[in-house]
Amino acid sequence: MAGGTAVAERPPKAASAAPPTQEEVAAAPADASAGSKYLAESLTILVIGASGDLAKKLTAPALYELYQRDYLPKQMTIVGYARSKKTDEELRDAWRPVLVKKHKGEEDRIDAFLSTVIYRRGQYDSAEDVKGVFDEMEEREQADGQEVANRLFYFAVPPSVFADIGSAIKEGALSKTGWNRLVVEKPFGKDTASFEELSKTINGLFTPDQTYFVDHYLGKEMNQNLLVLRFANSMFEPLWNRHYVESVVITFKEDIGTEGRGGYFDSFGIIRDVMQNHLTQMLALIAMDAPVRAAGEDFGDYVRDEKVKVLHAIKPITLDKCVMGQYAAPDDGSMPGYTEDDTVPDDSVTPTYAALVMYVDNPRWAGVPFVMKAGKALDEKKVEVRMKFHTPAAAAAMFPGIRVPANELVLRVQPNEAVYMKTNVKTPGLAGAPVATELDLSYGSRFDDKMADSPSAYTRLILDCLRGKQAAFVRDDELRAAWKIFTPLLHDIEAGKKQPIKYKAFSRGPAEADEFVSRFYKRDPTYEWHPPTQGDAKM
Ligand SMILES: NC(=O)C1=CN([C@@H]2O[C@H](COP(=O)(O)OP(=O)(O)OC[C@H]3O[C@@H](n4cnc5c(N)ncnc54)[C@H](OP(=O)(O)O)[C@@H]3O)[C@@H](O)[C@H]2O)C=CC1
Ligand SMILES: O=C1O[C@H](COP(=O)(O)O)[C@@H](O)[C@H](O)[C@H]1O
Repeated sequence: MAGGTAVAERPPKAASAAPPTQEEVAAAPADASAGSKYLAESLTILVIGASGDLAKKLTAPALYELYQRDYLPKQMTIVGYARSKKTDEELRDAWRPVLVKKHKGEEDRIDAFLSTVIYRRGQYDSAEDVKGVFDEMEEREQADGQEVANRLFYFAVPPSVFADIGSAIKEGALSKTGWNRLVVEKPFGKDTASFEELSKTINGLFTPDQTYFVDHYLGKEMNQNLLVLRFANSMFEPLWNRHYVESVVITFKEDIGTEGRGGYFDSFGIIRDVMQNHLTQMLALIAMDAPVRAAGEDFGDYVRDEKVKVLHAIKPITLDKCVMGQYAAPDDGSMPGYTEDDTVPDDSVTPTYAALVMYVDNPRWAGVPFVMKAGKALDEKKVEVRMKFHTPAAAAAMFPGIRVPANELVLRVQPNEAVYMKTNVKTPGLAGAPVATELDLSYGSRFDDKMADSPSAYTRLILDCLRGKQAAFVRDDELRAAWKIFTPLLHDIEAGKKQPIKYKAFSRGPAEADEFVSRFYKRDPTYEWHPPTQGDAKM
């Protein structure tokens, strides 16, 4: 997966932090430039749905970050495509502020990037419109004198138009001299049946090696780090199983509500929005066995083969393994409750919070609860994985009458990426009791130079797509297996068999959820984190 990419594929950093120039990459021997051949070829990127929010807020910034780092070929055109009437300049004006806000002081470079962007209007179901754009692109490509023209089609549109635009592309836009790749955004269906329909449509038009299903959580630094952490260290893997691990908790917390997306969110709910996809992908990376290879040309399928085995080992979640919540306005009235949003029906029972537990029934994990918690409008913004270890068998005999805290390995995905291991040491001084402290790797302080300008998840993923690396994209069979786990639960919820419990916005969520989680994971109430200070360093 792309974690492997970071190790094996990124340009060497020894002499300078800058990536090689396009000329250097093109001139490098074939093995050194593996995956970067596209830099010496011509590229057209068609952003379908260019007038929308996703294109503006996520796709355009990611493309800019690739441009800024010299990861896009010189002979390149980005074509924004949508139904609305717009000039090239109007699209550039719509995209510019987002780029300028994030990259202050780079106005000239942003303008140079935007000069590669044009806008073409067309219908999504019109092969003729799409062909018109690519006739024009072909002329550009030929004028460039390039023999190989690659094409990336970025679907920043709702799935209802995938079939139309997919057929139109197939009929009128495919390159005959280079590769054609499709980046497809979620939602990938709403349950098993609707996913099968989508899958049939896409597979009927494009081959699996042309299709890149994005789950942007797979592009996040800490998730990409998971394979390296697990398999490039000798100390974790022997402990990574039911004999040492008591529970795993995967937490997603947002401190904002649905913020104008109530219409979309209400027909999905938190389980579909983040659990069935982002958190399940994280679970698969945590629970999977070692892939045959985690870097190199063909590692993508080895990683995905292992992930899908984990998903197949999880039984569908039942209602009794789940607590749901829906946020109400906070006491200070600083935001409306979920159902007070104009775009949400007053009687909506869509969950904005859920806590659930599942088990991976295989020899490595049998009996270990994997808890997922996710919610909007909670007390903080945080995504983390917490692996709690069993208390050592000898602790009770060796430290009679003294509570020995359990070890925990925490991977904080965001904000402020960190990996820390709660570890017991003797209380310094004359006392002897074990005290929980942490072996702490905070990315912000250890990698300050790299983290300050860290590329977005989308930037990493689009680069993988350009390089033909699919490991950090979700495969069809993974999506199918993930839907199998969640579909019965979602259908039961929709049939009204369980209702969400109201919780106050900016709280921890329903108290019942904490009670439910505490059956599988008990936190250490005595642990206190002391951020490192000068004084600590002197001790
Ligand atoms: N490198 C770094 O930056 C480090 C930072 N720290 C910080 O120290 C603090 C404590 O760390 P840590 O012990 O790992 O995490 P917490 O004590 O915050 O959380 C431990 C677990 O207990 C749950 N929990 C927290 N409060 C309650 C509650 N009132 N009732 C029930 N469950 C609760 C949490 O769930 P939930 O997430 O839902 O609240 C989480 O699963 C955190 O803020 C952490 O970020 C610690 C070590 C290193
Ligand atoms: O896919 C989604 O993810 C975002 C959270 O992404 P992040 O990168 O900001 O952590 C979530 O807010 C949104 O509801 C969901 O659709």
